[in-house]
Amino acid sequence: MSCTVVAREVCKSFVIGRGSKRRATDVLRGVSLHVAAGEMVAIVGPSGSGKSTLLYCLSGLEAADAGSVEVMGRQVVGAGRNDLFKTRRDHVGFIFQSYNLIPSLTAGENVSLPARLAGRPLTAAQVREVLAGVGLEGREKSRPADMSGGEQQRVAIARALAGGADVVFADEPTGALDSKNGREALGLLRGIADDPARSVVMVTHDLEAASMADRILVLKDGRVVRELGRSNPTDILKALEAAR
Ligand SMILES: Nc1ncnc2c1ncn2[C@@H]1O[C@H](COP(=O)(O)OP(=O)(O)OP(=O)(O)O)[C@@H](O)[C@H]1O
Repeated sequence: MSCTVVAREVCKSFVIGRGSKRRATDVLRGVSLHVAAGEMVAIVGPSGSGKSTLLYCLSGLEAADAGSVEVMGRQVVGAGRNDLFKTRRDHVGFIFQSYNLIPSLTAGENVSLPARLAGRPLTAAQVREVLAGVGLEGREKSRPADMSGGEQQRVAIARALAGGADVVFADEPTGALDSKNGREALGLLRGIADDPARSVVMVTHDLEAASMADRILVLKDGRVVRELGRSNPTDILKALEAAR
């Protein structure tokens, strides 16, 4: 099996509080996981269990304290800034709950930015095509402020698609969307993982979203406590309740 992400014993703690109340809190306590090419993996778990922190550590947006994370065979933990930048630029897409579009750029410019940074500039026709693919035909000149939340999320997904990332990490991709837009965004993410060379790793509280994944990892207190194959929302809820 070819893996896009392999993590071993990933640990992360944060220092919280001030003065005499300053203390370290362990958020990830030895997480090991792998993601196969062509796979969509959902990470679920109670609030505060470390899901977003895990996603950030896997994608190199946050530095893990210990353990190892390989993305497309490149080590992320302890990598120098340059190597990390290249790994992220060449292999990783990230979809944030709050979209993180650049407000001064048009939708088309937002979509083409990662590819341009990676030295694989897109033609205007390619930008048009990828935006049309997420239902935003003819919107390349629109600015984020003139678009609805659902439209902005679709631009963010188009950006991840156009960047050609091998692994797309998505943090609560449906969190800010109504159910119709949420379903559409999930369909687009599912489409990425249906490419046998690419994968999606998604953190979600949305049971319908998790039920679209090939595998579901349940995180509790910074550890993976359960792993499910394709499951319906009821079974995922049962696994979550057992983890509480
Ligand atoms: N930068 C930070 N500094 C200090 N503590 C942090 C930081 N980031 C996260 N934490 C703490 O780590 C713990 C896990 O947070 P994280 O956001 O990873 O959890 P989560 O499972 O994604 O939660 P939620 O489902 O509520 O989004 C929380 O207690 C949070 O307060």
